[in-house]
Amino acid sequence: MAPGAKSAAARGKPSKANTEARSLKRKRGQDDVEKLRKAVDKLDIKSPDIKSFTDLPLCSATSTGLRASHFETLTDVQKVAIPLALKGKDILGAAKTGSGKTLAFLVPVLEALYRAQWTELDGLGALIISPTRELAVQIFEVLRKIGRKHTFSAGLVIGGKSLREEAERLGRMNILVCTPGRMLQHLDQTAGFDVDNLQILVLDEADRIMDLGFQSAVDALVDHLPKDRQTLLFSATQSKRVSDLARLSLKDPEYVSVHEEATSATPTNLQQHYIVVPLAEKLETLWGFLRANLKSKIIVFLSSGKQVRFAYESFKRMQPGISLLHLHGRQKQLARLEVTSRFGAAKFACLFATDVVARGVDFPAVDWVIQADCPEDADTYIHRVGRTARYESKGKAVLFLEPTELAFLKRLEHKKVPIQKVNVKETKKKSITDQLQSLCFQSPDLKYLGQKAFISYTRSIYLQKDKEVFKFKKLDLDAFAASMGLAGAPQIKFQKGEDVKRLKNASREAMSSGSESDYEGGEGKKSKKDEVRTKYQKMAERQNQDVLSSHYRKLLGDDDENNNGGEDDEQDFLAVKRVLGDDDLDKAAEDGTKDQGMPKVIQLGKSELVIDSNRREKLLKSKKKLLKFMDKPTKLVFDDDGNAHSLYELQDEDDFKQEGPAARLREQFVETEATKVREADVEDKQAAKDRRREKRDRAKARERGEELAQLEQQSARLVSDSDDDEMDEDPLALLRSLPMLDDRDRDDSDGGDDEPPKKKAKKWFQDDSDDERAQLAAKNKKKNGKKVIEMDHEPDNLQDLEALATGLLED
Ligand SMILES: Nc1ncnc2c1ncn2[C@@H]1O[C@H](COP(=O)(O)OP(=O)(O)OP(=O)(O)O)[C@@H](O)[C@H]1O
Repeated sequence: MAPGAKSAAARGKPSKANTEARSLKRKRGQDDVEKLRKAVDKLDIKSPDIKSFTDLPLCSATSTGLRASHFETLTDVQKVAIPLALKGKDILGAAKTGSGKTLAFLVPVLEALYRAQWTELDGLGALIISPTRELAVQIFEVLRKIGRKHTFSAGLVIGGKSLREEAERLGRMNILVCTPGRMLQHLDQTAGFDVDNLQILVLDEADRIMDLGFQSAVDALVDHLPKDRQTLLFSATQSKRVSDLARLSLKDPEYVSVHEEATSATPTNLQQHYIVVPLAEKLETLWGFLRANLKSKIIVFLSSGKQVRFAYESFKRMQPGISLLHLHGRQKQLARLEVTSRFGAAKFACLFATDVVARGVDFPAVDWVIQADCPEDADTYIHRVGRTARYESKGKAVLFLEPTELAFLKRLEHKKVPIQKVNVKETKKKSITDQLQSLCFQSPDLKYLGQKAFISYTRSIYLQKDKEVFKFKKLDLDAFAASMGLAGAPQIKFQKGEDVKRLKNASREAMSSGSESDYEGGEGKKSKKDEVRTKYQKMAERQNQDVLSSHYRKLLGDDDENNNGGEDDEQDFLAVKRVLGDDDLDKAAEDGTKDQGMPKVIQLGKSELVIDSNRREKLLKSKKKLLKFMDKPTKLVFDDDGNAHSLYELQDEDDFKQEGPAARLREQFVETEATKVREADVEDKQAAKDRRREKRDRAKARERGEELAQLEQQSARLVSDSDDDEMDEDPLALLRSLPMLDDRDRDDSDGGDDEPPKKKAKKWFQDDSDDERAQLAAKNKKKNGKKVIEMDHEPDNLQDLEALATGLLED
C-alpha cells in the first residue's frame, strides 16, 4: 500500500483505492445476493439430490460456519425443511428428538437476513422463542457457531440480568433468542425497542410454547410483532391444531413431518424398557440402578423439584460412587447453567432433573434416561427419552411404572412408542430404608425435604388429568413415606380445581405458592427481591410446599389467613406444631434451639412464646426475662397433705351450718379479723419507728464522717500553705492548727465571716433532709482517696481531736 494511502487511512479518511475496493465489494455482495435469490427460486424442494449443505443455495458465510462446525450431511428434517424455509414458507416442523431441528430453523434465519442484506441499523430481524432458558442458551450457542462468519448481532434474552442492562443492548440486535416471559417484558417496557421490521419468528418446542402455561404471554408477544413475517414452528411432538395456527397468523403453512410414516415416534437407536415398581420401592430400585451403572452418564427424571432435591440430597449422603448433579426450575439461573455445562462435559455422572431439561436440551453422550416418576403424558415421555440416542448415537431408557400406572403403556402404544418390560434382578435389589431413616433422623433438613417431596409427589398424582393412569387412592402412602425414611405419612389436603400443568408452568415469581417453574412462562412478573424477609416468613409464603406453611403464618401473626374463613381449611395441608412444656425450657436453653428447621413454641402459662429469631432464642437462657412473658401468678395455699387450693374456696354448706348461725359467725369473724388488724397495726408502727431510728443513726454516722472530711480539707490546706520543712520539724503543728470546738462554737454564736459556721456546726447534727448532702460529701471524700473516720460521738475533747488528726495523718 502507498505511503500516502496509509496516512490517509491513519487520519480516518478513506483513500480513493479503499473507497473503490469497498464499493466493488458491495457490488459483488449485491451480485451474490441476487444470484442466491435466483438459486433459491429455482431450488427444487423435492429433489433427491439435496443431501448435504453444499447442495443448498447458501451464502458463503453460512456455508463456512457450517463446515467449521463439522455439519456436512443434511438430516431428514433438514433436507425437507430448509429448502421450504429458504423459499420463505411458513413451516410446521415435526421430527423425532435429536434429529437436527435446530439447524433446520437456524440456517434459514441466517440466510433470510443475509439475502435481505440486513444491517445493524435495520433492528431486529429474527426472533427465536424457546420454552426454557437451558434450551435458549443452547440454541444461541449453535447460532454463534454456525453464524461466526456473519456480521449480524445476536443476543440472548432469558432474564438473569437486570432489565435495563438487557434493554440497552436490545436495540442493536438483529437476532434474539429468548424465553417468552422475558421477551414480553421487554416488548412492554423497553422504550424504543422496535420490532416492526421483524422478518422471521421461530418457535422451538412449539407445541409447548403454544401450551396453556404460555398462552397469555405468547399471545401478548405475538401481538407486538408485524403480521407480515415468516413463521417457523418446530417440535418432536408437533400439533396441527388450527387454533394454534390462527393464533400465530400462519399463512398456508407447510407441514413437515418426516417421521410420520415411521413405525416409531422415538429414535430407532433408542432401547426402551419399563419396570413395574411399587411406589415404596422406587428409591431403592433407583439406588440399585445407579450402583450397577457407575460408569455411565444418566439422567433421572422426577416429577417435582422437591423430589429432585430429596433424591439428590439423600443419595449424595449415601455416596453411590458416581458424581451426582441436580437441576430444577427453582434453582438460580447461574446454578442451572453451571449444572447443565458440568453435566454436558461429564463422562460419567447422574443428573436428577425435572422436566426443565426434558425438551430440546442436547447433552452429549447420555447413556441412560430413567423416568423414575411416570410422565404426565406420552409426549413428555417422548421428549424425556429423547435426551439420549441423539442424532446417530445409541441410548437406553427405563420407565418406572407403579403397578397402578400400567394404563400408561396404552398411551405409549397409541403414540407409536415401542417399549418392553424388564425385571430388576433380585440380586441387585437392596433396601435403603434404614439408611434413609437414620439420615432423616440425623438431619432435620433432609426430613423436612422428604416431607415436602412426599407431599409434592402425592399432590402431583392427585392433580394429574389422566385418571385412568394416575390413581391416587390406590397408592400406599404410608409405605411410600416409610421408604423415604419418614416416620409417618405427612398429612395432606388438596385444593380443588388445581391444574397440574398450570401450576407447573407458572413462574417462580408469579406463584407465591411456589410450585415448580420449570418453564419460563411468566418470568416478566415483578420480583419481590427487594423485600427483606426472614427464613420463616419465606417458609410461610411457600404455600404450595404444603408442609407447615399455614402454621408458620399463624405463628408469625399474619392475620390475613385467619380472616380467610373457609380458605383456611383448604390451605392447611399439614399442621405440625411443636409445643414445649416447661420441662423443655432448660433443654431448649442448653441446646440453643439447635433444631433450625422450624421455630419453637414455648408454652408460658396460657400464652405461647414463639422462638423465631436469635434474639428470642437468647431469651430462653434467662428465666428471669421469660417471666415477663408469663401470665400474672395465681396464689395457692397448700393443705397438710400437700394439695394446692386457691386462696378463697367456698366451704361445704352442711359443714358451715353445723358451725352455728351465720350472723354470729360473721360477728366472730369480724371481731377476730379486727383484732388481727389492730395487733398487726401496732407491730407495723413499731417496725416503722425502728426503721426511722436506724436511718437516723446511719445518717448521723455519715454526717460525722463528713465533718471529718471537712477537717481533713482544712488540714490539707494548712499543710499546703505551710512550709514543708516546718512540717517535717513539727508534726504536731497540724494538730495545733486544728480548729478547736470552742472556737467553732464561738464562731457560731458570733456569726463570724471567716468560715461558714452554720454549715460546719450542722455536720455533727444531721437531720433526714441532710442525707443527700452527707452522701455527696462522703463521695467526695472517697474521691480524694481519704479514709472517713466514723465517730459515734462528737470530738468534744482534745483526745478525740488527736485521734482524728492521727487518723488523718496516717492516711
Ligand atoms: N446435519 C447434521 N450433521 C451432524 N450432526 C447434526 C446435524 N444436525 C444436527 N446434528 C446434531 O444432532 C444433535 C441433535 O440436534 P438438535 O438438537 O437440533 O435436535 P432436535 O431435533 O432439535 O432435538 P429435540 O427434539 O430433542 O430438540 C446435535 O448434537 C446436533 O449437533
